[in-house]
Amino acid sequence: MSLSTSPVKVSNKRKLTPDDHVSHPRKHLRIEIPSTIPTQITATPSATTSHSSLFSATSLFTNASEDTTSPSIPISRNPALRTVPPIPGLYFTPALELPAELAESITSFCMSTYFKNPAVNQVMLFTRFSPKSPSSLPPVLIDLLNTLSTLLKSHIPESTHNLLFPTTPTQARQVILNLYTPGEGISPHVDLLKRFGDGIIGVSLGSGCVMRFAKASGSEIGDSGPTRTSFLDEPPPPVDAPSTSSEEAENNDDLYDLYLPERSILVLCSDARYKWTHGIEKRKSDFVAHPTSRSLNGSPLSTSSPSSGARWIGRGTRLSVTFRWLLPGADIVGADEESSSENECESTASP
Ligand SMILES: O=C(O)CCC(=O)C(=O)O
Ligand SMILES: [Fe+2]
Repeated sequence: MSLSTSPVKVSNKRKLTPDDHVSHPRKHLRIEIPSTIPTQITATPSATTSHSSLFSATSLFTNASEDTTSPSIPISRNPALRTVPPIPGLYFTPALELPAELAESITSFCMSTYFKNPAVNQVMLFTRFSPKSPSSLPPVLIDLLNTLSTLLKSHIPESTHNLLFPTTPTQARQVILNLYTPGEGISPHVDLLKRFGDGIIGVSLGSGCVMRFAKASGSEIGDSGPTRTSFLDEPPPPVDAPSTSSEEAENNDDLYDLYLPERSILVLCSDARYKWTHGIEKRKSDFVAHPTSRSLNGSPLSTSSPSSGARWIGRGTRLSVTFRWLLPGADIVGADEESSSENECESTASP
């Protein structure tokens, strides 16, 4: 199917509920941004579960709660990092956050435009690329891109900044919006190799969560064709079992958990994009290292153990906005690929 002939695509896949204990694909809404906006959306998905009870009149998202006690799962696991792990091409600066006002505008716009129907929890926006008439994104997402460009300028290498924000773009962008209720996650995966280029930016809105990075094996990083979805077909781990990040992760430089707070910005390039998987465990709360205390001269104060001062942080509803480059020809999507979700999210009632 060519995206140019089908501006809106909604799959028939079932919407998840936080109480599901099995893995299901996410419900997609696929939208091509025409050269003029606003876009008309005419999706009529059939599922009936609702996110709306999570939203109050004054705030779109419930606040994630910080708690130092475990929600009854005494797992001896290392807390997630608050600072970037040593993965080449992974950029994350804890102090760098989007302005609250912009975050609120994006959230309100996306919720009222794309996620009005509670059955939809994933939306893809595609710009077209033509040097003569490049199509654009909704203004609030253009604002987001401009703000990201300014904020990231002094935090990533110049070559990476040029890759993400070229003066004269030569590729179309795809924006994927994922809405997660507490308990939902996304399977470990490498973003599709044949569809997306290098240079991915991810923004977390509404709630933080832990993202897990794991070194991909050689066979997993090959690009075996258009239906390839990398890691998405793996069965989910048992709901309450300690995951591989516990003892195994100690002294393990193949796996890292990183806490992405609300309004944080993540960049994946080179190795981080191609040689490591990223995913979000289906949990309702995350075990996270204490924010590192800093001495007066700015150097981190040492702590007695990795878990010292760590805390459980409850997840609220999270909206992620991910920008990727569409590779040439990636706007032609095969029918078989349509049926295999490119990003399957999982949902359980586990914490
Ligand atoms: O929600 C996120 O931050 C990650 C989304 C993601 O990895 C994807 O859509 O490929
Ligand atoms: Fe991804």
